[in-house]
Amino acid sequence: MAGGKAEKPRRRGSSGGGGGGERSQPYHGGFQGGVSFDKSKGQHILRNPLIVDSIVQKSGIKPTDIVLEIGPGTGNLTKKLLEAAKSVIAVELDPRMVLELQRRFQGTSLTSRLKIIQGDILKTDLPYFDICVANIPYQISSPLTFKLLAHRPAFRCAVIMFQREFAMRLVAKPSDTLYCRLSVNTQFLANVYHLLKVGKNNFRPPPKVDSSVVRIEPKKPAPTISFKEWDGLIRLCFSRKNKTLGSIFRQKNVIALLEKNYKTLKQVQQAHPASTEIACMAEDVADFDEESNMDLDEGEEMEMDDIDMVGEKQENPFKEKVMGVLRSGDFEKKRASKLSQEDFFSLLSLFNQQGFHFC
Ligand SMILES: C[S@@+](CC[C@H](N)C(=O)[O-])C[C@H]1O[C@@H](n2cnc3c(N)ncnc32)[C@H](O)[C@@H]1O
Repeated sequence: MAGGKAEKPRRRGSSGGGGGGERSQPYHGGFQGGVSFDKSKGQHILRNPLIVDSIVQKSGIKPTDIVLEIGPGTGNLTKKLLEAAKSVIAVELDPRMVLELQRRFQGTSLTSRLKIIQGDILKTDLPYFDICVANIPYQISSPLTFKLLAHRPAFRCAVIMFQREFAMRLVAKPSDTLYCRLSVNTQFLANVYHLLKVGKNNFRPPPKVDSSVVRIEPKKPAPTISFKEWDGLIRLCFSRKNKTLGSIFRQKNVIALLEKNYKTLKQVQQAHPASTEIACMAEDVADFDEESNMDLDEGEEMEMDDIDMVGEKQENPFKEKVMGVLRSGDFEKKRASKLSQEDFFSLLSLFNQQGFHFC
């Protein structure tokens, strides 16, 4: 994992960070160029020009590239992107920032290569772009990452500033403390690299947390496994992070869910003998919800109740089949926090071969 530490700013409000760029504008508290910053919109303006330069340089922008910038704010990064790329499409939520941006580039040679879209990036149909470069509001990190990864045609790379912990979760490897469902799902769809640590004092106003710049390169070709099917398995495996897979898959509600999906598939296959899988669309990547935990009730952790009405043991054939799948791959005693992408591929394939599906 790379991770050079960005240099500290030489002085507060040095050009490119504090000023509007073309015009020298002093910093006042939470203002720049007369625009007050709205923390609820994640408006933490990058004020260190060395970091702006470093982000642009690490993006590897070609003069023929169309760049998507999310949340251009007052345009410090936008200016450098315009100088490096063929054109920049900037999507900004705050109309005041849009005005500031228009004002900043008006009458300059860069203006013809800048297209500004006012709106919420999460609700905007993404245009074609080669590279995405952005210092984003951190509250949209997860839905934005998966919206980008669902976009077609796939872009070359995205270089994005995230909250440090989110960034470390994106790049975490098996056995790392922060390794989680987000790590596995992102690395299923993309190669992810940590590029740069950025301290909170490089922003105005400073956020409460440190940040990191990450490079995301969508895998080409994209995986052929349905993302919804993959994520169904992964969220189940991480639903009880410190439990073994045997313990997770023995739960009554998990067996019930797998049994329901199994029977649905059988019915579909009987009605349409040519179909071998439940239809799961790749576009479901965009629906990724980091917090959701399948259809499991958080409170319910009971294991399968094997006692029947008269008090005798009664084996559920589905439970035995599910446990058989885990044992066949030596997964029963393993924990999700230690499994690699290859392990999860192999686990999913073993389940699917036995007719078990996760969406
Ligand atoms: C962290 S600031 C970055 C500003 C500028 N790019 C910089 O680096 O200094 C985030 C910007 O994203 C904008 N923003 C917030 N939510 C947004 C959304 N859902 N869609 C598009 N832009 C958004 C904010 O108004 C703000 O200008």
